Amino acid sequence: MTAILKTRDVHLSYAKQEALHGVNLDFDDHSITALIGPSGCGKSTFLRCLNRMNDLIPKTTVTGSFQFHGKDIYAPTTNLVELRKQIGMVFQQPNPFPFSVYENVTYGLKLAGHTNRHYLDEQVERSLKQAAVWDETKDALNKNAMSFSGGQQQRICIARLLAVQPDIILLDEPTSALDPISSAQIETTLLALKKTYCIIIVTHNLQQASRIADRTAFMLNGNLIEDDLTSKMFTKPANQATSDYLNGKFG
Ligand SMILES: Nc1ncnc2c1ncn2[C@@H]1O[C@H](COP(=O)(O)OP(=O)(O)OP(=O)(O)O)[C@@H](O)[C@H]1O
Repeated sequence: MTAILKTRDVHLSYAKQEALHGVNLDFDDHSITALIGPSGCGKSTFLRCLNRMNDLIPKTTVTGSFQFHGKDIYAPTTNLVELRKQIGMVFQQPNPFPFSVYENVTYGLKLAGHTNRHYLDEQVERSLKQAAVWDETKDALNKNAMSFSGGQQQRICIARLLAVQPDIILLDEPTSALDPISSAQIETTLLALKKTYCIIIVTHNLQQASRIADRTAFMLNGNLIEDDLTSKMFTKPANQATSDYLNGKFG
């Protein structure tokens, strides 16, 4: 496995309150890493650091190293639009634009200057197929994306992100607003996508982490307690706090 993204000594403060206290974590290409831990432990905060979404929150300070393709994500020369294309994010609530499916999926491509209809059509089909929502949308590409079910909307959002060919996909509890069938469809989609992408998912659902993640990282109070192969962590965690969390003693 190759680490596509390496983070070292990550500290983040919201105003004067430090929420991450020196996290070191590597992420492999072609794999799924789950970030788990009790509410408020810093999972989403850490995830948002990875494509600088925390920059949008006033008075936030981030320090540490974030090496992506040999470059520091926080270098002053980083182009944030480009970064967020390469490291895209899917949120808890599906957030399609109030446009057609076709316009959603081609949005980033058009912003990048692509106008060739044949190329756009091809990318729409590829992205919707990769996101496993082509069969449900292929005859309704002009229909408003918001008129689809929550699970379909989430997969359209994944397709929108895939259209711009990212390297890394960040997902912040992408199934917590969905019913079990839609959640299972997203999990199947993610397992197929990991063949091509590096996937990092925040989840409260330990069964979900054990089903789909190659590696799992357990966080507590802004610290990374341990990260390991999911199979190892769920059977023989190295740390007592991890064991207690996995056994439902707190959370
Ligand atoms: N925008 C913000 N401004 C100030 N403090 C914040 C902000 N976002 C998060 N925090 C604080 O940072 C800490 C970590 O929060 P974060 O949302 O990252 O945790 P989490 O593990 O993702 O929690 P949850 O599982 O409930 O989403 C918490 O103490 C939280 O209150």
